[in-house]
Amino acid sequence: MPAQREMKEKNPWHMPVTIIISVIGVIAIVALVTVAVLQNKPLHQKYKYGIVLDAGSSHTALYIYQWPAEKDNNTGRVEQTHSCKVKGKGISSYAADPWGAGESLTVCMQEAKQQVPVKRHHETPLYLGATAGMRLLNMENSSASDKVFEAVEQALQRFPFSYQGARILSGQEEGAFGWVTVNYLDDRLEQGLETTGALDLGGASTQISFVSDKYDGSESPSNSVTFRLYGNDYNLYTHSFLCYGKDQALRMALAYQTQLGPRTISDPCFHQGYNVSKEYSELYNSPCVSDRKPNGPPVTFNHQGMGNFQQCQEVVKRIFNLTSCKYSQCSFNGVFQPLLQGPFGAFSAYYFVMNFLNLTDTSTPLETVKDKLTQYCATSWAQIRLEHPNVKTKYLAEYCFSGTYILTLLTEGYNFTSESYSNINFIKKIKGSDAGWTLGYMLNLTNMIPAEAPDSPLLPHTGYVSIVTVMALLLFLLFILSLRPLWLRCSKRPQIV
Ligand SMILES: Nc1ccn([C@@H]2O[C@H](COP(=O)(O)OP(=O)(O)OP(=O)(O)O)[C@@H](O)[C@H]2O)c(=O)n1
Ligand SMILES: [Ca+2]
Repeated sequence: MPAQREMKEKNPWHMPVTIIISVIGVIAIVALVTVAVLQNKPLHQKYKYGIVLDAGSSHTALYIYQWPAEKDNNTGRVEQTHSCKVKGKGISSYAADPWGAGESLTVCMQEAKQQVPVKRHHETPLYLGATAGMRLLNMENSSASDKVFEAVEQALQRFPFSYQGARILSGQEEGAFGWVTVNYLDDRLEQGLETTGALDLGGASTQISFVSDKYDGSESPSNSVTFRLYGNDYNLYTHSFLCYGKDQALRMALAYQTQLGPRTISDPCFHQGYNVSKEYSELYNSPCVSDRKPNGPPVTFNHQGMGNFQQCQEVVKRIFNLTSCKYSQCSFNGVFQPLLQGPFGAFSAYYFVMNFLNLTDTSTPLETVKDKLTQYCATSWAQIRLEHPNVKTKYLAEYCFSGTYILTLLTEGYNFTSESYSNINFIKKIKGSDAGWTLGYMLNLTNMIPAEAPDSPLLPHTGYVSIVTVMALLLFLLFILSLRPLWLRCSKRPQIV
Protein backbone atom coordinates (compact mmCIF):
# COMPACT_ATOMS: atom_id res chain seq x y z
CA MET A 1 0.00 0.00 0.00
CA PRO A 2 2.64 2.60 0.80
CA ALA A 3 4.38 1.69 -2.49
CA GLN A 4 1.15 2.35 -4.41
CA ARG A 5 0.67 5.69 -2.69
CA GLU A 6 4.27 6.55 -3.50
CA MET A 7 3.65 5.78 -7.22
CA LYS A 8 0.53 7.96 -7.27
CA GLU A 9 2.32 10.85 -5.72
CA LYS A 10 5.30 10.51 -8.15
CA ASN A 11 3.09 10.31 -11.28
CA PRO A 12 1.91 13.79 -12.39
CA TRP A 13 -0.95 12.13 -14.43
CA HIS A 14 -2.59 11.42 -11.17
CA MET A 15 -2.65 15.07 -10.23
CA PRO A 16 -6.24 16.36 -10.83
CA VAL A 17 -5.11 19.56 -12.64
CA THR A 18 -2.93 17.60 -15.08
CA ILE A 19 -5.80 15.22 -15.86
CA ILE A 20 -8.21 18.09 -16.53
CA ILE A 21 -5.67 19.87 -18.77
CA SER A 22 -5.02 16.66 -20.74
CA VAL A 23 -8.72 15.98 -21.26
CA ILE A 24 -9.32 19.57 -22.40
CA GLY A 25 -6.27 19.31 -24.69
CA VAL A 26 -7.54 16.11 -26.31
CA ILE A 27 -11.07 17.49 -26.72
CA ALA A 28 -9.70 20.71 -28.24
CA ILE A 29 -7.58 18.80 -30.75
CA VAL A 30 -10.43 16.48 -31.76
CA ALA A 31 -12.73 19.50 -32.09
CA LEU A 32 -10.12 21.37 -34.15
CA VAL A 33 -9.66 18.49 -36.58
CA THR A 34 -13.41 17.82 -36.86
CA VAL A 35 -14.38 21.44 -37.47
CA ALA A 36 -11.54 22.00 -39.94
CA VAL A 37 -12.39 18.84 -41.89
CA LEU A 38 -16.15 19.40 -41.96
CA GLN A 39 -15.88 23.09 -42.75
CA ASN A 40 -13.80 22.41 -45.83
CA LYS A 41 -15.59 19.32 -47.06
CA PRO A 42 -17.00 20.01 -50.57
CA LEU A 43 -20.80 20.05 -50.55
CA HIS A 44 -22.18 17.64 -53.11
CA GLN A 45 -25.83 17.52 -52.34
CA LYS A 46 -27.01 20.90 -53.70
CA TYR A 47 -27.33 21.51 -57.41
CA LYS A 48 -28.27 24.31 -59.75
CA TYR A 49 -29.99 23.67 -63.07
CA GLY A 50 -30.21 25.02 -66.59
CA ILE A 51 -32.56 24.04 -69.43
CA VAL A 52 -31.87 24.31 -73.17
CA LEU A 53 -34.34 23.50 -75.95
CA ASP A 54 -32.68 22.49 -79.21
CA ALA A 55 -35.23 23.45 -81.87
CA GLY A 56 -33.72 21.54 -84.79
CA SER A 57 -35.09 21.26 -88.31
CA SER A 58 -36.36 17.71 -87.85
CA HIS A 59 -37.30 17.75 -84.16
CA THR A 60 -36.97 19.61 -80.86
CA ALA A 61 -35.20 18.17 -77.82
CA LEU A 62 -35.04 19.49 -74.27
CA TYR A 63 -31.92 19.06 -72.15
CA ILE A 64 -31.57 19.65 -68.41
CA TYR A 65 -28.09 20.31 -67.03
CA GLN A 66 -27.00 20.39 -63.41
CA TRP A 67 -23.90 21.48 -61.52
CA PRO A 68 -22.94 21.74 -57.83
CA ALA A 69 -24.51 24.91 -56.42
CA GLU A 70 -21.41 26.27 -54.75
CA LYS A 71 -19.19 25.92 -57.79
CA ASP A 72 -20.72 27.87 -60.68
CA ASN A 73 -17.30 28.74 -61.95
CA ASN A 74 -15.59 25.45 -61.54
CA THR A 75 -14.34 23.23 -64.31
CA GLY A 76 -15.92 20.29 -66.07
CA ARG A 77 -18.70 19.96 -63.53
CA VAL A 78 -21.83 20.57 -65.60
CA GLU A 79 -23.60 17.41 -66.68
CA GLN A 80 -26.81 16.47 -68.45
CA THR A 81 -29.35 14.94 -66.07
CA HIS A 82 -32.37 14.56 -68.30
CA SER A 83 -33.43 14.85 -71.94
CA CYS A 84 -36.86 14.83 -73.56
CA LYS A 85 -37.63 14.41 -77.26
CA VAL A 86 -40.59 16.52 -78.34
CA LYS A 87 -43.20 14.49 -80.24
CA GLY A 88 -43.68 15.43 -83.88
CA LYS A 89 -41.61 17.56 -86.23
CA GLY A 90 -39.42 20.62 -85.65
CA ILE A 91 -40.95 24.02 -84.87
CA SER A 92 -40.25 25.27 -88.42
CA SER A 93 -42.83 22.80 -89.73
CA TYR A 94 -45.56 24.77 -87.88
CA ALA A 95 -45.44 27.79 -90.22
CA ALA A 96 -49.13 27.31 -91.03
CA ASP A 97 -50.10 26.67 -87.40
CA PRO A 98 -47.70 28.68 -85.16
CA TRP A 99 -49.60 27.93 -81.93
CA GLY A 100 -49.08 24.25 -82.60
CA ALA A 101 -45.31 24.88 -82.27
CA GLY A 102 -45.78 26.27 -78.74
CA GLU A 103 -48.20 23.51 -77.81
CA SER A 104 -45.78 20.82 -78.98
CA LEU A 105 -43.29 21.81 -76.28
CA THR A 106 -45.59 21.50 -73.27
CA VAL A 107 -45.15 17.77 -72.58
CA CYS A 108 -41.36 18.07 -72.29
CA MET A 109 -41.70 21.30 -70.31
CA GLN A 110 -44.01 19.55 -67.82
CA GLU A 111 -41.37 16.86 -67.52
CA ALA A 112 -38.76 19.53 -66.79
CA LYS A 113 -40.98 20.90 -64.02
CA GLN A 114 -40.95 17.46 -62.41
CA GLN A 115 -37.22 17.00 -62.84
CA VAL A 116 -35.98 20.30 -61.40
CA PRO A 117 -36.58 20.71 -57.63
CA VAL A 118 -39.40 23.21 -57.01
CA LYS A 119 -37.23 25.56 -54.97
CA ARG A 120 -34.84 25.92 -57.91
CA HIS A 121 -37.53 26.61 -60.57
CA HIS A 122 -37.37 30.42 -60.49
CA GLU A 123 -33.59 30.62 -60.73
CA THR A 124 -33.26 27.97 -63.48
CA PRO A 125 -32.41 29.65 -66.81
CA LEU A 126 -34.39 28.40 -69.82
CA TYR A 127 -33.12 28.95 -73.36
CA LEU A 128 -34.44 27.98 -76.76
CA GLY A 129 -32.08 27.94 -79.72
CA ALA A 130 -33.33 27.22 -83.21
CA THR A 131 -31.09 26.03 -86.02
CA ALA A 132 -31.27 25.45 -89.76
CA GLY A 133 -35.01 24.70 -90.06
CA MET A 134 -35.87 28.14 -88.69
CA ARG A 135 -33.00 29.72 -90.66
CA LEU A 136 -34.64 28.43 -93.83
CA LEU A 137 -38.16 29.45 -92.76
CA ASN A 138 -36.87 32.92 -91.86
CA MET A 139 -35.31 33.24 -95.35
CA GLU A 140 -38.48 32.01 -97.01
CA ASN A 141 -41.13 33.73 -94.91
CA SER A 142 -39.85 35.89 -92.08
CA SER A 143 -43.30 36.81 -90.75
CA ALA A 144 -44.18 33.11 -90.40
CA SER A 145 -40.91 32.59 -88.53
CA ASP A 146 -41.70 35.55 -86.22
CA LYS A 147 -45.12 34.06 -85.48
CA VAL A 148 -43.61 30.70 -84.59
CA PHE A 149 -41.21 32.41 -82.17
CA GLU A 150 -44.06 34.43 -80.63
CA ALA A 151 -46.06 31.26 -79.99
CA VAL A 152 -43.05 29.40 -78.63
CA GLU A 153 -42.17 32.32 -76.36
CA GLN A 154 -45.68 32.49 -74.93
CA ALA A 155 -45.74 28.75 -74.30
CA LEU A 156 -42.38 28.79 -72.52
CA GLN A 157 -43.22 31.81 -70.36
CA ARG A 158 -46.12 29.88 -68.82
CA PHE A 159 -43.57 27.77 -66.94
CA PRO A 160 -41.98 28.86 -63.67
CA PHE A 161 -38.40 28.92 -64.97
CA SER A 162 -36.27 31.97 -65.67
CA TYR A 163 -36.99 32.35 -69.38
CA GLN A 164 -33.98 33.81 -71.20
CA GLY A 165 -35.29 34.01 -74.76
CA ALA A 166 -35.69 32.09 -77.99
CA ARG A 167 -33.57 32.89 -81.04
CA ILE A 168 -32.02 31.50 -84.18
CA LEU A 169 -28.36 30.55 -83.73
CA SER A 170 -26.00 31.51 -86.53
CA GLY A 171 -24.28 28.59 -88.27
CA GLN A 172 -21.02 29.82 -86.74
CA GLU A 173 -22.45 29.68 -83.22
CA GLU A 174 -23.89 26.23 -83.84
CA GLY A 175 -20.49 24.93 -84.95
CA ALA A 176 -18.47 26.67 -82.25
CA PHE A 177 -20.73 25.64 -79.36
CA GLY A 178 -20.71 22.02 -80.55
CA TRP A 179 -16.91 22.17 -80.40
CA VAL A 180 -17.02 23.71 -76.89
CA THR A 181 -19.38 20.93 -75.69
CA VAL A 182 -17.20 18.09 -76.95
CA ASN A 183 -13.99 19.54 -75.54
CA TYR A 184 -15.57 20.59 -72.23
CA LEU A 185 -16.99 17.12 -71.62
CA ASP A 186 -13.61 15.56 -72.44
CA ASP A 187 -11.93 17.94 -69.93
CA ARG A 188 -9.66 19.12 -72.73
CA LEU A 189 -10.26 22.84 -72.22
CA GLU A 190 -9.61 22.88 -68.51
CA GLN A 191 -6.41 20.89 -68.88
CA GLY A 192 -5.24 22.76 -71.98
CA LEU A 193 -4.93 19.49 -73.96
CA GLU A 194 -5.01 19.14 -77.74
CA THR A 195 -8.62 19.71 -78.77
CA THR A 196 -11.04 17.49 -80.69
CA GLY A 197 -12.72 18.76 -83.83
CA ALA A 198 -16.52 18.61 -84.03
CA LEU A 199 -18.64 17.31 -86.91
CA ASP A 200 -22.39 17.84 -86.56
CA LEU A 201 -24.86 16.59 -89.15
CA GLY A 202 -28.45 17.78 -88.77
CA GLY A 203 -31.47 17.55 -91.01
CA ALA A 204 -30.96 20.92 -92.71
CA SER A 205 -27.35 21.97 -92.08
CA THR A 206 -24.00 20.51 -91.17
CA GLN A 207 -21.05 21.98 -89.26
CA ILE A 208 -17.31 21.35 -89.18
CA SER A 209 -15.17 22.98 -86.46
CA PHE A 210 -11.55 22.36 -85.50
CA VAL A 211 -8.35 24.01 -84.41
CA SER A 212 -5.55 23.96 -86.97
CA ASP A 213 -2.04 25.23 -86.26
CA LYS A 214 -1.97 26.46 -89.85
CA TYR A 215 -5.06 28.67 -89.39
CA ASP A 216 -4.76 32.04 -87.69
CA GLY A 217 -8.01 33.46 -89.04
CA SER A 218 -6.37 35.76 -91.61
CA GLU A 219 -7.49 33.68 -94.61
CA SER A 220 -11.31 33.76 -94.74
CA PRO A 221 -11.89 35.57 -91.39
CA SER A 222 -15.61 34.72 -91.48
CA ASN A 223 -14.63 31.14 -90.58
CA SER A 224 -12.71 32.18 -87.50
CA VAL A 225 -13.95 32.14 -83.90
CA THR A 226 -11.55 33.01 -81.10
CA PHE A 227 -11.96 31.98 -77.49
CA ARG A 228 -9.96 32.47 -74.34
CA LEU A 229 -10.91 29.61 -72.02
CA TYR A 230 -9.22 28.64 -68.73
CA GLY A 231 -6.23 30.81 -69.62
CA ASN A 232 -5.70 29.36 -73.14
CA ASP A 233 -6.34 31.07 -76.47
CA TYR A 234 -8.08 29.10 -79.22
CA ASN A 235 -8.39 30.06 -82.84
CA LEU A 236 -11.18 27.89 -84.11
CA TYR A 237 -12.03 27.25 -87.75
CA THR A 238 -15.75 26.65 -88.19
CA HIS A 239 -18.17 26.47 -91.09
CA SER A 240 -21.85 25.65 -91.34
CA PHE A 241 -23.23 24.47 -94.68
CA LEU A 242 -26.89 25.40 -94.92
CA CYS A 243 -28.86 22.86 -97.01
CA TYR A 244 -26.22 20.15 -96.43
CA GLY A 245 -28.04 18.52 -93.52
CA LYS A 246 -29.20 15.01 -94.33
CA ASP A 247 -32.80 15.84 -95.31
CA GLN A 248 -32.01 18.87 -97.44
CA ALA A 249 -29.10 17.04 -99.10
CA LEU A 250 -31.55 14.31 -100.07
CA ARG A 251 -33.86 16.94 -101.55
CA MET A 252 -30.96 18.37 -103.57
CA ALA A 253 -29.97 14.90 -104.81
CA LEU A 254 -33.60 14.23 -105.83
CA ALA A 255 -33.85 17.67 -107.43
CA TYR A 256 -30.89 16.84 -109.69
CA GLN A 257 -32.60 13.62 -110.71
CA THR A 258 -35.96 15.31 -111.38
CA GLN A 259 -34.89 18.54 -113.00
CA LEU A 260 -36.47 17.53 -116.31
CA GLY A 261 -39.75 16.72 -114.58
CA PRO A 262 -39.98 12.97 -115.30
CA ARG A 263 -42.88 10.81 -114.10
CA THR A 264 -40.49 8.18 -112.77
CA ILE A 265 -36.97 8.35 -111.43
CA SER A 266 -34.73 5.35 -110.84
CA ASP A 267 -32.73 6.34 -107.78
CA PRO A 268 -29.53 4.35 -106.98
CA CYS A 269 -29.66 5.66 -103.38
CA PHE A 270 -32.86 3.74 -102.54
CA HIS A 271 -33.32 -0.01 -102.32
CA GLN A 272 -34.55 -2.12 -105.18
CA GLY A 273 -38.29 -2.66 -104.80
CA TYR A 274 -38.82 0.74 -103.16
CA ASN A 275 -41.49 2.53 -105.18
CA VAL A 276 -43.32 5.49 -103.72
CA SER A 277 -45.35 8.21 -105.39
CA LYS A 278 -44.13 11.67 -104.31
CA GLU A 279 -45.35 15.21 -105.06
CA TYR A 280 -43.20 17.67 -106.97
CA SER A 281 -44.61 20.57 -104.93
CA GLU A 282 -43.55 18.88 -101.71
CA LEU A 283 -40.04 18.01 -102.98
CA TYR A 284 -39.34 21.56 -104.17
CA ASN A 285 -40.88 23.22 -101.11
CA SER A 286 -37.56 24.41 -99.66
CA PRO A 287 -35.24 27.31 -100.43
CA CYS A 288 -32.46 24.73 -100.90
CA VAL A 289 -34.05 23.53 -104.17
CA SER A 290 -36.93 25.90 -105.02
CA ASP A 291 -34.93 27.70 -107.73
CA ARG A 292 -34.44 24.42 -109.60
CA LYS A 293 -38.12 23.48 -109.82
CA PRO A 294 -38.83 22.12 -113.32
CA ASN A 295 -41.27 24.08 -115.47
CA GLY A 296 -44.75 22.55 -115.52
CA PRO A 297 -43.89 19.15 -114.04
CA PRO A 298 -46.60 16.55 -113.40
CA VAL A 299 -48.13 16.62 -109.92
CA THR A 300 -46.38 13.46 -108.81
CA PHE A 301 -43.43 11.25 -109.70
CA ASN A 302 -42.65 7.64 -108.92
CA HIS A 303 -39.59 7.37 -106.76
CA GLN A 304 -38.12 3.95 -107.59
CA GLY A 305 -35.07 2.42 -105.94
CA MET A 306 -32.15 0.78 -107.77
CA GLY A 307 -29.82 0.11 -104.82
CA ASN A 308 -26.36 0.88 -106.20
CA PHE A 309 -23.78 2.51 -103.91
CA GLN A 310 -21.32 3.47 -106.70
CA GLN A 311 -23.99 5.20 -108.75
CA CYS A 312 -25.49 6.74 -105.63
CA GLN A 313 -22.12 8.27 -104.86
CA GLU A 314 -22.06 9.80 -108.36
CA VAL A 315 -25.49 11.33 -107.76
CA VAL A 316 -24.46 12.64 -104.35
CA LYS A 317 -21.23 14.16 -105.71
CA ARG A 318 -23.34 16.34 -107.99
CA ILE A 319 -24.61 18.37 -105.05
CA PHE A 320 -21.04 19.43 -104.20
CA ASN A 321 -19.14 22.02 -106.23
CA LEU A 322 -15.62 20.63 -105.97
CA THR A 323 -13.95 22.85 -108.56
CA SER A 324 -14.24 26.53 -107.66
CA CYS A 325 -11.89 27.79 -104.92
CA LYS A 326 -10.38 31.25 -104.53
CA TYR A 327 -8.45 30.34 -101.38
CA SER A 328 -5.29 28.31 -100.80
CA GLN A 329 -7.55 25.29 -100.25
CA CYS A 330 -11.26 24.56 -99.96
CA SER A 331 -13.70 21.98 -98.76
CA PHE A 332 -16.51 22.47 -101.31
CA ASN A 333 -18.70 25.21 -102.82
CA GLY A 334 -15.69 27.55 -102.73
CA VAL A 335 -15.52 27.50 -98.92
CA PHE A 336 -12.06 27.83 -97.38
CA GLN A 337 -10.91 24.98 -95.13
CA PRO A 338 -7.46 24.63 -93.56
CA LEU A 339 -5.66 21.30 -93.37
CA LEU A 340 -7.58 18.84 -91.18
CA GLN A 341 -5.93 18.35 -87.80
CA GLY A 342 -6.38 16.09 -84.79
CA PRO A 343 -9.17 13.75 -83.74
CA PHE A 344 -12.81 14.53 -84.59
CA GLY A 345 -16.04 13.70 -82.79
CA ALA A 346 -18.93 13.17 -85.27
CA PHE A 347 -22.39 13.30 -83.71
CA SER A 348 -26.14 13.76 -84.36
CA ALA A 349 -27.12 12.18 -87.69
CA TYR A 350 -23.50 11.03 -88.27
CA TYR A 351 -23.98 8.80 -85.27
CA PHE A 352 -27.61 7.76 -85.92
CA VAL A 353 -26.81 6.65 -89.44
CA MET A 354 -23.41 5.01 -88.89
CA ASN A 355 -24.69 3.29 -85.76
CA PHE A 356 -27.66 1.86 -87.64
CA LEU A 357 -25.35 0.62 -90.39
CA ASN A 358 -22.94 -0.90 -87.83
CA LEU A 359 -20.17 1.27 -89.22
CA THR A 360 -19.09 3.31 -86.19
CA ASP A 361 -15.76 1.50 -85.92
CA THR A 362 -13.41 3.77 -87.86
CA SER A 363 -10.46 1.42 -87.47
CA THR A 364 -12.19 -0.56 -90.23
CA PRO A 365 -10.47 0.44 -93.51
CA LEU A 366 -12.49 2.91 -95.56
CA GLU A 367 -12.55 0.46 -98.48
CA THR A 368 -14.19 -2.18 -96.26
CA VAL A 369 -16.72 0.41 -95.07
CA LYS A 370 -17.59 1.13 -98.70
CA ASP A 371 -17.90 -2.61 -99.46
CA LYS A 372 -20.31 -3.04 -96.56
CA LEU A 373 -22.38 -0.09 -97.71
CA THR A 374 -22.39 -1.45 -101.26
CA GLN A 375 -23.87 -4.70 -99.91
CA TYR A 376 -26.38 -2.86 -97.75
CA CYS A 377 -27.60 -0.64 -100.61
CA ALA A 378 -27.92 -3.69 -102.87
CA THR A 379 -30.24 -5.45 -100.41
CA SER A 380 -33.86 -5.39 -101.53
CA TRP A 381 -36.36 -3.10 -99.83
CA ALA A 382 -38.51 -6.11 -98.89
CA GLN A 383 -35.53 -7.74 -97.15
CA ILE A 384 -34.55 -4.52 -95.34
CA ARG A 385 -38.09 -4.10 -94.00
CA LEU A 386 -38.15 -7.71 -92.91
CA GLU A 387 -34.87 -7.31 -91.01
CA HIS A 388 -35.86 -4.07 -89.27
CA PRO A 389 -39.57 -4.24 -88.54
CA ASN A 390 -39.34 -1.71 -85.68
CA VAL A 391 -37.45 1.07 -87.44
CA LYS A 392 -39.45 4.05 -88.71
CA THR A 393 -40.05 3.53 -92.46
CA LYS A 394 -38.86 7.06 -93.37
CA TYR A 395 -35.51 6.54 -91.63
CA LEU A 396 -35.16 3.00 -92.93
CA ALA A 397 -35.75 3.96 -96.56
CA GLU A 398 -33.03 6.63 -96.33
CA TYR A 399 -30.09 4.85 -94.65
CA CYS A 400 -28.47 3.83 -97.96
CA PHE A 401 -28.60 7.44 -99.14
CA SER A 402 -27.56 8.74 -95.70
CA GLY A 403 -24.53 6.42 -95.40
CA THR A 404 -23.42 7.29 -98.92
CA TYR A 405 -23.93 10.99 -98.24
CA ILE A 406 -21.88 10.83 -95.03
CA LEU A 407 -18.94 9.06 -96.70
CA THR A 408 -19.04 11.44 -99.67
CA LEU A 409 -19.28 14.54 -97.44
CA LEU A 410 -16.35 13.36 -95.31
CA THR A 411 -14.04 12.27 -98.13
CA GLU A 412 -14.92 14.41 -101.17
CA GLY A 413 -16.28 17.37 -99.17
CA TYR A 414 -14.00 17.73 -96.17
CA ASN A 415 -11.03 15.82 -97.65
CA PHE A 416 -10.71 13.03 -95.08
CA THR A 417 -8.44 10.33 -96.54
CA SER A 418 -8.20 6.56 -95.93
CA GLU A 419 -5.66 7.43 -93.19
CA SER A 420 -7.36 10.39 -91.55
CA TYR A 421 -10.78 8.65 -91.60
CA SER A 422 -9.65 6.71 -88.52
CA ASN A 423 -9.30 10.03 -86.63
CA ILE A 424 -13.11 10.28 -86.62
CA ASN A 425 -15.07 8.98 -83.65
CA PHE A 426 -18.79 8.54 -84.19
CA ILE A 427 -20.25 9.49 -80.83
CA LYS A 428 -23.64 10.05 -79.27
CA LYS A 429 -22.77 10.92 -75.69
CA ILE A 430 -19.68 11.84 -73.69
CA LYS A 431 -19.81 10.89 -69.99
CA GLY A 432 -23.61 10.74 -70.07
CA SER A 433 -24.17 14.10 -71.82
CA ASP A 434 -25.30 14.31 -75.45
CA ALA A 435 -22.80 15.75 -77.90
CA GLY A 436 -24.32 18.82 -79.57
CA TRP A 437 -24.29 22.62 -79.36
CA THR A 438 -26.71 22.98 -76.40
CA LEU A 439 -24.28 22.51 -73.50
CA GLY A 440 -21.68 24.87 -75.02
CA TYR A 441 -24.46 27.43 -75.60
CA MET A 442 -25.55 27.31 -71.96
CA LEU A 443 -21.98 27.38 -70.60
CA ASN A 444 -21.36 30.49 -72.67
CA LEU A 445 -24.55 32.31 -71.70
CA THR A 446 -24.13 31.58 -68.00
CA ASN A 447 -20.41 32.53 -68.11
CA MET A 448 -19.57 29.15 -66.71
CA ILE A 449 -16.23 28.80 -68.51
CA PRO A 450 -13.86 31.44 -67.15
CA ALA A 451 -11.39 33.13 -69.50
CA GLU A 452 -8.61 32.60 -67.00
CA ALA A 453 -7.74 29.39 -65.15
CA PRO A 454 -9.60 29.51 -61.80
CA ASP A 455 -7.50 29.72 -58.63
CA SER A 456 -7.35 26.16 -57.48
CA PRO A 457 -7.08 25.50 -53.72
CA LEU A 458 -3.48 25.08 -52.63
CA LEU A 459 -4.20 21.53 -51.51
CA PRO A 460 -6.79 18.96 -52.50
CA HIS A 461 -9.26 18.03 -49.76
CA THR A 462 -7.45 14.81 -48.76
CA GLY A 463 -4.12 16.62 -48.53
CA TYR A 464 -5.72 19.26 -46.39
CA VAL A 465 -7.24 16.66 -44.01
CA SER A 466 -3.92 14.84 -43.67
CA ILE A 467 -2.01 18.01 -42.85
CA VAL A 468 -4.53 19.16 -40.23
CA THR A 469 -4.43 15.70 -38.59
CA VAL A 470 -0.60 15.53 -38.55
CA MET A 471 -0.39 19.07 -37.13
CA ALA A 472 -2.89 18.19 -34.40
CA LEU A 473 -0.94 15.06 -33.48
CA LEU A 474 2.29 17.05 -33.37
CA LEU A 475 0.64 19.59 -31.05
CA PHE A 476 -0.49 16.76 -28.82
CA LEU A 477 3.01 15.29 -28.72
CA LEU A 478 4.42 18.71 -27.90
CA PHE A 479 1.93 19.00 -25.09
CA ILE A 480 2.96 15.61 -23.65
CA LEU A 481 6.61 16.55 -23.90
CA SER A 482 5.91 19.85 -22.17
CA LEU A 483 4.67 17.82 -19.20
CA ARG A 484 8.01 15.97 -18.91
CA PRO A 485 9.82 18.58 -16.71
CA LEU A 486 6.85 18.54 -14.37
CA TRP A 487 7.02 14.77 -14.28
CA LEU A 488 10.79 14.84 -13.64
CA ARG A 489 10.39 17.43 -10.88
CA CYS A 490 7.79 15.24 -9.18
CA SER A 491 9.98 12.16 -9.43
CA LYS A 492 12.89 14.04 -7.72
CA ARG A 493 10.74 15.23 -4.80
CA PRO A 494 12.01 13.97 -1.40
CA GLN A 495 10.41 10.66 -0.64
CA ILE A 496 7.82 10.49 2.10
CA VAL A 497 8.94 7.77 4.35
N1 LIG B 1 -32.63 7.30 -85.45
C1 LIG B 1 -32.52 8.32 -86.30
C2 LIG B 1 -32.82 9.63 -85.88
C3 LIG B 1 -32.68 10.66 -86.81
N2 LIG B 1 -32.29 10.39 -88.07
C4 LIG B 1 -32.11 11.47 -89.04
O1 LIG B 1 -31.18 12.39 -88.54
C5 LIG B 1 -31.50 13.69 -89.02
C6 LIG B 1 -31.72 14.60 -87.89
O2 LIG B 1 -30.61 14.83 -87.19
P1 LIG B 1 -30.71 15.87 -86.02
O3 LIG B 1 -29.36 16.06 -85.52
O4 LIG B 1 -31.76 15.54 -85.07
O5 LIG B 1 -31.17 17.18 -86.87
P2 LIG B 1 -31.85 18.51 -86.40
O6 LIG B 1 -31.15 18.99 -85.20
O7 LIG B 1 -33.31 18.34 -86.29
O8 LIG B 1 -31.55 19.46 -87.66
P3 LIG B 1 -30.64 20.77 -87.79
O9 LIG B 1 -29.49 20.60 -86.87
O10 LIG B 1 -30.22 20.80 -89.23
O11 LIG B 1 -31.52 21.92 -87.45
C7 LIG B 1 -32.79 13.61 -89.74
O12 LIG B 1 -32.49 13.65 -91.10
C8 LIG B 1 -33.36 12.28 -89.34
O13 LIG B 1 -34.07 11.71 -90.40
C9 LIG B 1 -31.97 9.12 -88.45
O14 LIG B 1 -31.58 8.94 -89.59
N3 LIG B 1 -32.10 8.09 -87.57
CA1 LIG C 1 -29.06 19.87 -84.83
